[in-house]
Order: sequence, then structure tokens, then C-alpha cells
Amino acid sequence: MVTTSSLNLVFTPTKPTPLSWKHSFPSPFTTANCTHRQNRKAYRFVVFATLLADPKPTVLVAEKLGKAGLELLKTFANVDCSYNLSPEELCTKISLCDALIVRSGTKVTREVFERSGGRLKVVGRAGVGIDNVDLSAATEHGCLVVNAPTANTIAAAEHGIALLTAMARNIAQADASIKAGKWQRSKYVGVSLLGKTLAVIGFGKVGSEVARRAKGLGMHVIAHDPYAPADRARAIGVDLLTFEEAILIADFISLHMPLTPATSKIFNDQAFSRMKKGVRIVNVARGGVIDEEALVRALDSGIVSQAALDVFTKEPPPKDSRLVLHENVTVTPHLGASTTEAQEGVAIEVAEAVIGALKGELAATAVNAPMVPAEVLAELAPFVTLSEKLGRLAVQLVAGGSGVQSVKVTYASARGPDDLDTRLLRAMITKGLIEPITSVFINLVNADFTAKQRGLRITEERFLLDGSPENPLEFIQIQIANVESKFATAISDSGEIKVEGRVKDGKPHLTKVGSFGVDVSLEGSLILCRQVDQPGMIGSVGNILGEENVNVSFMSVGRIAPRKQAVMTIGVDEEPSKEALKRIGEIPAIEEFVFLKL
Ligand SMILES: NC(=O)C1=CN([C@@H]2O[C@H](COP(=O)(O)OP(=O)(O)OC[C@H]3O[C@@H](n4cnc5c(N)ncnc54)[C@H](O)[C@@H]3O)[C@@H](O)[C@H]2O)C=CC1
Ligand SMILES: O=C(O)C(=O)COP(=O)(O)O
Repeated sequence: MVTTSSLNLVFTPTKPTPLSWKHSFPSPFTTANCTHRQNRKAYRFVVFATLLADPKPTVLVAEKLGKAGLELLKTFANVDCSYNLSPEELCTKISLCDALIVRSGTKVTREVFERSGGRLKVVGRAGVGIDNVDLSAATEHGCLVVNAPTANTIAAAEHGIALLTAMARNIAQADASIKAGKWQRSKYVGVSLLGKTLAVIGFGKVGSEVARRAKGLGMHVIAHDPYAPADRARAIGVDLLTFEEAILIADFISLHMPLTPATSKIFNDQAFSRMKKGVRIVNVARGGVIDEEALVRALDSGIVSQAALDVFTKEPPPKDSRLVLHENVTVTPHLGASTTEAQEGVAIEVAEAVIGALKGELAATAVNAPMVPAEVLAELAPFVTLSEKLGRLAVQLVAGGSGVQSVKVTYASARGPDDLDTRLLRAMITKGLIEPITSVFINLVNADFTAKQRGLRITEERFLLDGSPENPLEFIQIQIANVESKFATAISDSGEIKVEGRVKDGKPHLTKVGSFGVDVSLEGSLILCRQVDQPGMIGSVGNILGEENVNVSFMSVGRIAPRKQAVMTIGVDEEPSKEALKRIGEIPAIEEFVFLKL
């Protein structure tokens, strides 16, 4: 059985380069119980060679990470903990690393991916916000980004509540005052939270937990989140309002949305001008969602009476920041996730995701790749292999010089479109189509990007079959339009190169080439011959290969009618010499043939 963990979906290139950890498995989809003799040999060789070099991947931990996470990483990788690297030092080190783990303090820029020279396979963010990672650059470089989205939720929510209550009662200012030798009881009279309206902006994991706690403090909680489900809000007893409505009526506003182009500086002069005079603001999200100069103006004018900020546009903020030094502002140095419990939690969460990703598994916390549940992955596993092999086969049938631009994929299934997630299959078809003809390494992360960049348009079609939807798919068909083929038989009646495959007994099979039905297991390499159907053909070809010591793993013949044209498919374990192929071509009944590597 193919298990999800044996499907190396993300990182291992098809063309192995010995002596480098990242290339230590011969094929992205080679399974541990692979029965193919040559693959096994290659596997042993590459693993042996890599063991001689360095058996473990290298993980650079660029910011402080919880001990349990570090221990976990060390069971699998060489761990280099180098904190406070300058951008240049990071760029220099990165070419020696397979994975990088950061928190919010490290900018993972395009240059980092470029300078990694293709070695960096995964960036792990030990926390939620990934605004410090250039996701487009990661995707373009086929580098997976994973985060740790759940383990610091409570810590961030508790910090939000801590800032809210501390701000309302002037705790930080009063503390500083008393330590400065003063006793200013009337200066630090606060405001009560009971009965006040709190607007939670960003009603996700942290926002919902803040809302729950604020309700416990007797506050009236409203929220704004364009994507939050209404039933979640209802369950907590929170009204979801528009941004305008929420900021208009709030006494307190607490920010919990991610920093994105849409949320950048969403709290600007215009937004502040619409708020209730004397509003109080808490920001445990990201500094960049507030226009900080506008906030200083709003504080000076009294529109905003107080702010409590854990995050800043630039961290650390300049020493002379007017915002930080403002007497009505309480600040903490990005401590939202900084509890012992949260740091152990995110460290384990990110270490597990990074290790899984380095093994080639799809991480459940992947940020820039489709997330496919494990059970779906297990079911699709043989079709994933089939998809890549069909892609590899189809592109090798294209005559040299013709550019592949338009590919149509048809999935025949008795399942409705909602029950069949084809993103994984499309990515692997793309991998199969592109890798044999370029030096580009394709994985689930960069497949769509690379196809687009190369002007390769892949359209997908469903062919709904009657019958039981027990199997996810019946067959997959790939058609390449507007190209010549080096094996004319592969051109279908409608003029495209056409190949079709099915999964039989868990193994990928080629079942159609052009208009000819065939049936061969997609393993090793293939010779396809079109011939006049006549006795002795299998023997003639078999003899030539035997004399050349090429092991034939199978042969099959598909024909239109007896003694008419037929397509013979021959599976071979070794690559035949040019001379052997020439001799096959010279057999009089053979009209054309092609050798294909899978
Ligand atoms: N200060 C700190 O140490 C910490 C800060 N954070 C920050 O808090 C943010 C939220 O974290 P989680 O709740 O775990 O993430 P989440 O993804 O569960 O929630 C974010 C919510 O924001 C909503 N959202 C997106 N665009 C919005 C918009 N334009 N207006 C309003 N809402 C919008 C989303 O729909 C989502 O429901 C993170 O992105 C991170 O930047 C998170 C943890 C610790
Ligand atoms: O998880 C987040 O988004 C955070 O902001 C936490 O940041 P940190 O890991 O403490 O640098």
C-alpha cells in the first residue's frame, strides 16, 4: 500500500545529484517498498553516497526557539542556532541550509531565496504572522513555507487583555511614576471596562479568544471580519458589523487581523476621524496595520485617548519614536506570543512541520501550497504517481522544437467535482511535463507558477461517469495540442498528442496512446512501436533486446484488427543502446517507434 508519508510530494527532485542531502532519494514518488530492481539499486547507491557526505539535513534556527522543538529537530537534522544574524550573514549561511526557522524578527527576503541556490526547501515560522517572509519569492523558488498557527493563540489573546486592562487603569504609567519617587493618585484615575463596547477587528483565532475574555469582563463585544463565519460570532455572542459601523460605536478597539496589502495602514487619518472621541486602541496584531504618524496626530488631538501597542511598523522602533514616547501610550516589545507555554508549543508545532516537509510530506500548516487532508492524500496517492508519469510520457512524445503551450487534462470519475481535489494531480502533471525538458525542479509549491512563467496553459476537464464513486478516478487523459509528435501514432483523431492512464492494482498503467488501446505498467522505460500486426514480432524485438542484455519487464500488443496495424509496448529495465534501437527500427514490419524514460 502507498502511504502518505511515502509520497515525497514536496522536495525531492527526480534527477538525483549524489553527495547532497536534499537529493537523497531517487524519485519523488519512490516508495519504501519499491520493487523496481534498478530503482532500489540507485536508491542504495545514493543513500550510501550521501551518508558518506552528510546523512542529515541542516536546519538553521535564526531566532530563539523552545527547547522541546530544538530537541525534536536534532533527532532528524543538524541544527545550527545562530541568532541575531545580519541580513548579509543570513544570505551567506543560507546556501548551506535545507531549512530555516524564524520568528517575527527575521526578514526572509527574496535575496535569501536567491542566495540559497535552490538548497533551501522549507521556511518554518514559529508563530502565526508570515508577513516577514516573502511568500511570492518562496513560491517561485519552490520553497515551502509552514507556520505554527495554533500554539500561541491564547498567549496573544491574554496579552491583548493584559494591555486592555493595563491601559484602562494606567498601570504602566503609574508604575513608572511611583518608581520615579512620585505618588500621583489623582493623575492616574482610570476608566472601567464594564458595559463598554469593544470592537474586535479580525475575528480569527486570537480575536475570538479576546472576545470571549472581554465578555467575561462585562464588555459589550462587536467584531469586524469580512471572512469570519457568522455562526462562530453568534456562538460567542458577538455581532459582526462592517468596519465603518464597528469603529464608529466602539469605546475600545482591539486589532487581530494579519498584515496584508489590504490591511496595511487601515487605521489612518480617515479611520481615526470617524471614531468616537476618546476611543482606546490595543494592537497585538502588526504595527503596519496602523499609520503610526496618523495615530500620533489622533492621540495629540484627543480622538484617541490611549493606545496600548505590542507591535510596531519597524521593530524595534526608533529610540526617539514620538508614538512610543507618547504619555498616553503603553508599549511592550512584541511579547504577545512570549509565554513559556506558547513558545514550547510553537517550537514543537514548527519543528514537526519542518521535519515532515523535509521528508517530502505535505504539511498541514503549509502557507504556500495546497493543503490536502491526509485521508484524501492516501486515496489519491497512486493517481499522483500516474499523473506525473503520464505527464513525463506525453512530453517525450512531442517532436523536438515544438513548444508545448496548451495541455488539456481530463479526469474521468463518478465523483462530483466537489469530491475530487485535482490540485495535487495538476501539479504532478505539470512536474511530469516540465522536468524532462528543463533543469527546473517542480514541486507542489511552484508548479502553477512555473507553468505560467513558461507560457504553459493547463486546462482541466471533468468527465462524469455513471456508477459507484468508490474510486476517486477511473482514468486520466492528457492531450497536448498544436504540436508535432515524434511518434505519429500518438496523435489522436482530433489532432492532439493523447495519452491515457488508469490505476490497476494500485499501480499506474498506460491504457491509451493516440487512438490505440494499450495496457502497460508505467515502470522503468518504455519502447512504443507501431507495426503491421503479424506473427513473430514480439520474438524479433525480444531477441534484439536479449542480445543486448536488456531485461524486458513486460510486453503488450494493442491492435485495430488482426493483421492490421498494432501498437506494441515493451517495458525495459535498462536503456537499450543506440545500436539496439536502430536494429529494432530496421525490422521491416515496424513503421515507427520511440523510446521513453519514465
Ligand atoms: N503580537 C504577537 O506576538 C502576536 C501577533 N499575532 C498577530 O495576530 C494575527 C492574528 O492571528 P490569528 O488570530 O492566530 O490569525 P487568524 O488567521 O486565525 O485570524 C485572522 C483573522 O483576520 C481576519 N481578517 C483578514 N483580513 C481582515 C480585514 N481586512 N479586516 C478584518 N479582519 C480581517 C481573517 O478573516 C481572520 O479571521 C496574526 O496574523 C499575527 O499578525 C499573532 C500571534 C502573536
Ligand atoms: O505569531 C506571531 O504572529 C507573532 O507575532 C509572534 O511573534 P514572535 O514569534 O514572538 O516573534
